[in-house]
Amino acid sequence: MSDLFQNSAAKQDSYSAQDIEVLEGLEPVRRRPGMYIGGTDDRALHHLVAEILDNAMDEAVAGHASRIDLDLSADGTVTVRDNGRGIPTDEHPKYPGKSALEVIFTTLHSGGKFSGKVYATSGGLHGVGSAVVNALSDRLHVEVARDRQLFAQTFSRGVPLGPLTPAGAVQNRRGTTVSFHPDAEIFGPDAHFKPERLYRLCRSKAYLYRGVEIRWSCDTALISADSGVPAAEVLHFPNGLLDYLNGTLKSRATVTPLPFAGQADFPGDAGRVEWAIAWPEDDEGFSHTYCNTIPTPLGGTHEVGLRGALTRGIKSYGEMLGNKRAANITADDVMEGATILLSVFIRDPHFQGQTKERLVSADAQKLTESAIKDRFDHWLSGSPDAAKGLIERLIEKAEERARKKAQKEMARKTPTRRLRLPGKLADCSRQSAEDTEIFIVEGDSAGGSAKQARRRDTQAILPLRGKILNVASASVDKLRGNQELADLAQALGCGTGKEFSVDKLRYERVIIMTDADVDGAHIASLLMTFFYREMPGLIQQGHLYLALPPLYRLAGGGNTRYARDDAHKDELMKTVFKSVKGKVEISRFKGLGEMPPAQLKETTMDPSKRTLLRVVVPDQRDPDQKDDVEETKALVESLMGRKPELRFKFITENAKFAQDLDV
Ligand SMILES: Nc1ncnc2c1ncn2[C@@H]1O[C@H](COP(=O)(O)OP(=O)(O)OP(=O)(O)O)[C@@H](O)[C@H]1O
Repeated sequence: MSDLFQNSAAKQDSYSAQDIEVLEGLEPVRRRPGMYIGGTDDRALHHLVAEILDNAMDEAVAGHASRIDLDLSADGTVTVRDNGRGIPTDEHPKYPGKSALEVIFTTLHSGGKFSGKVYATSGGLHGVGSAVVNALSDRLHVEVARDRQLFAQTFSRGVPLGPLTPAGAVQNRRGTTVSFHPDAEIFGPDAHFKPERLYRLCRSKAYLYRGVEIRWSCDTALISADSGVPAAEVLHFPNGLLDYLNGTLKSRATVTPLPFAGQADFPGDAGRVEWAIAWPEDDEGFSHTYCNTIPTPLGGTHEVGLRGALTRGIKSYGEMLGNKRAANITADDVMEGATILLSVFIRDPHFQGQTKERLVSADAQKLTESAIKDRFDHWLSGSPDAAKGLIERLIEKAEERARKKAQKEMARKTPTRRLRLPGKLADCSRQSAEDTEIFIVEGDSAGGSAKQARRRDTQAILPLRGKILNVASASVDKLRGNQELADLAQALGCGTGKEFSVDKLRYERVIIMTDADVDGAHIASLLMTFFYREMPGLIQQGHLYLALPPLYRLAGGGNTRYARDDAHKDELMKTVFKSVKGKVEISRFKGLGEMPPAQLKETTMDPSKRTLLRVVVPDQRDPDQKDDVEETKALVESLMGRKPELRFKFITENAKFAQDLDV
């Protein structure tokens, strides 16, 4: 050990290199299962089955397997068997002496789905599923039938109990069988697979891929009489999602006599999409979307594509009919209340997060939208009566929405008129609070630019003059006595302290817009403190926002971009402006007041282009967030107490704090 290392180890005797652990093999999975399966609760437990079943499904979707058996036995062991190619059993070139199968079950990030060569549109991506299930099972047994030979290997808690061994000859059989029993050390002694959940999982997979037959079986001792789960069933749906939709809708009446359902290939070999959509009379809709048979409960780009296709389709059909009222239909009118099943198969999908709950692949939107739009146009013109019924229904919904909005506006008009407002407020013209915003800006010159850059009907500007910076070093008491802040409270109209009432808030969004520098961050943090103290409900109910003005303008090679901070500027230089030949002009804005109104509008104020950050605080009422509530209080006290140096440190360190807040 060099002197340097000895010294630093001695200085930090209570915390040194020996405290830093490096977890090997599958240990991280057992130590932090949440990172891999989202927790250790019931949902996570059932996710284990999905991981193994998805591997069999990937074989089926790739065209190599036609049948999958899933069995739940009395002792809680799940067995998944497919008739696919079988996991490779030969020696892995990078791990001499180990079979590929053993590598797959004992090494994270090993798999055949990274390159897209052996699987085109797979649900598996990360190469971790099998190893994770293995690590979290007290017993896992794999059998592979390949080349007329059976191979088997058993593991416990991720550790092989012996090597992969030949287990005899087999005729007319191939594929993979994985049996596993989850580890009670991880999931607790009472964790059990629920037959209902597993049966539902099998059903939905069978609906999603019509080329597969899934044979479900379960020990009868585990099935409760009223669950409706059969002990055995062959699940095969030749009409795919349409069977699923009909099975769910049963005898509910729908606006169009038949659902809008179909499937289409994407251009080239980009994949394909399948959908089944109906509009039930009772308006009780749902939306289930999938990518490569993986459920995406948070939707994503494929769902956005579908929204676009349906909305544009219905509107242009309305236009063709000369029905002017159809122009008022929005995507929400089309989608809410509809029963929607959408499944895409694409290459190299990108999901948000480990649990793959939202699809973020950008190309999925365009592909889905254009494939479905075409078919929807045909469907509408091919069944004019159904199309007319649907348009009428959606117009009704749109008009109902407009009526409700008008009523809400009427209700707001009266109280707002009576208010006395501070003189320097440039108010917006809309009488109701709905979709309006007030920008709190620092100083008259920024106020002037903001007034020129705003939309008069919905955006109000309140410049806070001079004094606010002096107040910065004062206590919260002084903040309260400050005229500028009194004006602010008056402009908002919702009262402070105990008088606070969110119903009286005159704007939907309160936006703090200060310069993108340390002073600006300082003022923003003071204002946030003021709101946190005096109008906590404003923050809790999500009305307080920070604007994100840029600090730099970059122009060159016909491109203009704005950067929020130095890091963002450097990133743009390395990406957007990387190949620009001549000089890239970089100008730094001294403050919002210096920015031409058109640029202020484009970068910071225009609702269609800007980014706003919503200010969030932990919820006092939620017992789980109690610690966070206390921490926030303590932080505010220490920052707003009489220790300006502490505050300055916090602000400098957190000048980028906005990025950490919820958008
Ligand atoms: N039933 C099976 N049939 C054939 N090959 C399989 C089967 N199960 C697993 N494999 C192979 O093992 C590899 C690793 O599987 P694993 O479940 O660990 O990850 P993955 O499916 O690639 O990705 P993810 O972690 O996202 O599920 C797969 O990529 C595939 O090559």
